[in-house]
Amino acid sequence: MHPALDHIALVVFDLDGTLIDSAPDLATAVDAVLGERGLPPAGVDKVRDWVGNGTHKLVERALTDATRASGEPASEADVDAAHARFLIHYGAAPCERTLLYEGAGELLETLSAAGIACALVTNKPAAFLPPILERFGLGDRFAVTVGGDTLARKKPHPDPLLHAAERTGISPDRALMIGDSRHDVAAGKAAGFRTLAVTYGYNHGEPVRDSAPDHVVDTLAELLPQGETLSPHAT
Ligand SMILES: O=C(O)COP(=O)(O)O
Ligand SMILES: [Mg+2]
Repeated sequence: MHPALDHIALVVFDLDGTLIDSAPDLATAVDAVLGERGLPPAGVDKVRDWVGNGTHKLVERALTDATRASGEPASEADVDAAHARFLIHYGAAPCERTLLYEGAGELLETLSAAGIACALVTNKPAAFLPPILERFGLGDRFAVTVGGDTLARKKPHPDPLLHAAERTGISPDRALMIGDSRHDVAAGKAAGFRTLAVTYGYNHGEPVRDSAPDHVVDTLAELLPQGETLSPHAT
């Protein structure tokens, strides 16, 4: 099996940019909000670089970018109001064009068959998780799910990862964080987890290798056993 999984009893997954390519639906909702304000659409390429610090930050980045030309920066109240509209638009259509990445479903299935606990720690608001996970048949795959608004602090703070470790009763030194952004790597390191970064996701336009994760893969399929099965985890 892949060395990143040696002695690992808990794998914590990031969601956006790691398990699902959600940028198209996020962009649709962002562009709807901008359109309501008479601002030009941002488009999926910009939105991809703005994901990772939660939806409030995503909307703030979109408004800042769209109003830059006018020289009038968006106020905090403006961002709050725009975010409230974003939640309505995104909530109405969270998985129209969102896709599960290659190897994601198979990896989750393989890990659970091997007795390795899986958790989900995302900065996306928790309310969006059930419909998205159901859509991809992943509703039962995670022992713990933590959204960006579940706890007081979100990634890159280690709290949500430590919460997952505590809830599953697994020590951080037997836990692996898999994510696409520097926030996942930073949170993983701060929590005392091993870290693995995927190169295909969203990382503000920077190579995620720059964050020095312990392992890097180009696809989750690389973590699947090649011609062998993962041995069931022994406690
Ligand atoms: O920023 C977000 O809304 C979600 O991002 P994450 O799933 O990559 O943590
Ligand atoms: Mg991510």
